[in-house]
This record gives sequence, C-alpha cells and structure tokens, in this order.
Amino acid sequence: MRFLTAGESHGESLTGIIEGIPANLYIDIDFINKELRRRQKGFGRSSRMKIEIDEVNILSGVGNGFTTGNPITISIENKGRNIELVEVIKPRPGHGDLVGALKYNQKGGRNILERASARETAMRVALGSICKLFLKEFDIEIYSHVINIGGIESKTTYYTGVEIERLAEADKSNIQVIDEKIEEKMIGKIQEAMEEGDTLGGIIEVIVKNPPVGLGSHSSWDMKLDGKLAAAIISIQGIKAVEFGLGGKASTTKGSEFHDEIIYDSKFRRKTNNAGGIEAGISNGEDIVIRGTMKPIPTLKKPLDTINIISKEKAIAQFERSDVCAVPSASIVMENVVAYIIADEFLKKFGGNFLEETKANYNNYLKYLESR
Ligand SMILES: Cc1cc2nc3c(=O)[nH]c(=O)nc-3n(C[C@H](O)[C@H](O)[C@H](O)COP(=O)(O)O)c2cc1C
Ligand SMILES: C=C(O[C@@H]1CC(C(=O)O)=C[C@@H](OP(=O)(O)O)[C@H]1O)C(=O)O
Repeated sequence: MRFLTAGESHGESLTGIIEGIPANLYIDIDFINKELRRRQKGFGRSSRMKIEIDEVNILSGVGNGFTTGNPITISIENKGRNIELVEVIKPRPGHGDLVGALKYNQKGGRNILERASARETAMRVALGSICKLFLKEFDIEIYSHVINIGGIESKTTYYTGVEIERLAEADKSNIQVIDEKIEEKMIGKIQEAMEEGDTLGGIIEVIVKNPPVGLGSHSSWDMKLDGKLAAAIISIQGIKAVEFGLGGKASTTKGSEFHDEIIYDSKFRRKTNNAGGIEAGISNGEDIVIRGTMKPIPTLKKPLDTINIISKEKAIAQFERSDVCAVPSASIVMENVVAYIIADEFLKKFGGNFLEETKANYNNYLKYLESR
C-alpha cells in the first residue's frame, strides 16, 4: 500500500490518495466521519475545532459502497479557511516557521506552517480509518487512551492492570482517558495552563488487539514492524518519543523480569507482555502496546523570545489562534497511523487483490499455525 496527503491548513481542502486496499471491502462512511469527529474532541483545543465539522467526500476507488481495488481519493473541506493569513516573521520556537523559511527561501513562516500544521492529520485519520475497516474484517481492533497530560497520570493498560475491556471507555471521556477522576484533574491542569498563557503535552497509549503472529520481519532493518510503527508515530506533529511494552523502563529491569516467558495453551503464548507484542521486528501474537509522548504545543499566548527574521532584532514570538493541549486528538491520530502500518504489513504477508482472497490466505495461515 501507499498513501499521500496534500493541502494547506487554511487552503480550500485536504486531499488524500490511498492505493492497495483490496477490492470488495465495504466502506462505512459514517465510521470514517466518526473517527474524524473523535479527532476533533478534547478540552484545550482552539476555537478552530468549533468551525470545522470534518466530513469526507470520496472521489474515487469506491463504487456502490465497496472498494474497487483502484486508488481511493478522499477530500475534506477546510471550513476554517476564511481568515486573514499574515506572514510569520517572528518565528515560534518549536514550530516549523524558522527552519522551513530558511530551507525553502521564504520571507517568513506562513507557507511552511500551513503544511507543517496538524490540520494534515485529519486526512491521515480518514485514510487510517479505511485501514481500520479492513482490519476489522480480521477481528483486529485498535484502541487508544491518554495516560499523561502535563504530569497528571492515568494507569497504563498492560502492566498496572487496567482491564483491556475498559479501553473503549476512553471514548466516553472528553479527553480520551479511562478514569473519570483523572479526567477532572487533567482538565484542571489544562485550564491552569490556559490561564497562564502556557501549553501542555502528554503521553498516549495505543493497543492493537488480536494481531496475528508474523507481521514484519527480522531479516532487514527496514522490514521490522517496530521500526515502521515508530517512524510513522514520530511523524505525527509534536510526537517526540515512542516506546513499546515496558519501553524506557527496560533499562532498569533485569532480564529475568523483563522477558516474557513462553507457554503453550493450544497455541504459543506469553505469561507477560513486556515486549509490547513485538520481538525481532515480528509481531508475536500478543497485543501490540505502544506509547507516544507529545511535547507541549509550540504556540504560546505568553510567547517565548525569538528573533525577527527580517530585522534580526530580538522579538517575542508571533501568536495566532492555537490549541493549549491536543494530546486527546493526537491519540486518535496515533490509532489511525498505527492502523495504516498494521494493514500494510498484513497485506504484505497475506496479499490478495480482493477481500475474499486475503481472507482465504489468512485462514490458510491460521490453519498452518494450528499445526505447529
Ligand atoms: C492534533 C494536533 C494539534 C496541534 N495543534 C497545534 C496548535 O494549535 N498550535 C501549535 O503551535 N502546534 C500545534 N500542534 C503541534 C505542531 O503542529 C507541531 O509541533 C509542529 O508542526 C512542529 O512539528 P514537531 O513538533 O513534530 O517538530 C498540534 C499537533 C497535533 C498532533
Ligand atoms: C486545524 C487543526 O489543528 C490546527 C493545528 C495547528 C498546528 O499548528 O499544528 C494550529 C491550529 O490551527 P489554527 O491556527 O487554524 O487554529 C490548530 O487548530 C486540526 O486539527 O484540524
């Protein structure tokens, strides 16, 4: 598979093309639009989220509700495009304004931020949700929840014992968190930052339920599933760290505690899941558990010091309408970016130009696994 997105934050619309989804997959447009709305929620987002009501328009690759095997083109209108676009000559530390203006020989940061902006993630969610629909055909589901905002923590799923069944509950919350009491505290923390003219980041956990053994490969660096997932997640605006399973805690855990002992219970399983479901770049059949850390939003109402690109004099960074915290939205983006990588690897392994063919290949593989 491959995909491409195009479109500026305040341009006419966003466009995306995804190629390689097999024919005969039912495209539930309501599901895609619901994913887009999930991405827009969250206390701490700017007024832009009240202007945009993201909805897809499918322009190719789908007929009578089913994929045809042709490239699928999607567009999403930018309802928030009618604002005055001023040049950004007092670049914001942490955004793309200065680096982009220098690299592309632009007077200021406007043309850069228009594309660096996380508006682009609306299209990645739309395309990723097609991948989610594909994965659902194989009972693979992807969940996320926010486990930290500005230092306020919620339990991680897999080693502190939050039952995996509760993951869907995060959707009921305004900020994609499982625990209501923690939700209140997190909202309080965002409110505080808002009043101080500051911003916040946090940590997101994504769980892939029911992946088969064998996605990705150990055999070359660019075929490893963890490497592909990490690259895709780090490419989300603002994400600065990615970890799998126990992640950073691996450095302080003994081998005897870290590694997941192998058991056999009609199939090969693990007693624990500290590896986060991937060993040697290959999924091991346990849930895939990934965390992404998001930095605080770079645009501050109480701006940081910077330098005027034209005069080279000291200045304070330009402020324009901005989110204070977008971790809940990034959580939905992360789910969908993960969906693309998992679907891509799934198709690399099982192939098929039409859904029934992929299913037959998959069922054959499951039979083979049973025989091991
Ligand atoms: C959902 C989402 C919303 C964001 N909203 C803003 C915002 O309103 N203002 C801002 O300065 N940055 C925002 N960001 C982060 C910037 O887009 C990002 O920091 C910038 O493009 C630079 O990229 P980098 O942080 O990956 O280096 C947002 C990120 C995400 C994922
Ligand atoms: C538009 C979205 O997010 C935007 C991401 C963003 C940035 O700099 O990344 C800056 C803000 O844009 P604006 O200045 O127009 O309010 C966010 O609202 C979106 O998520 O759909």
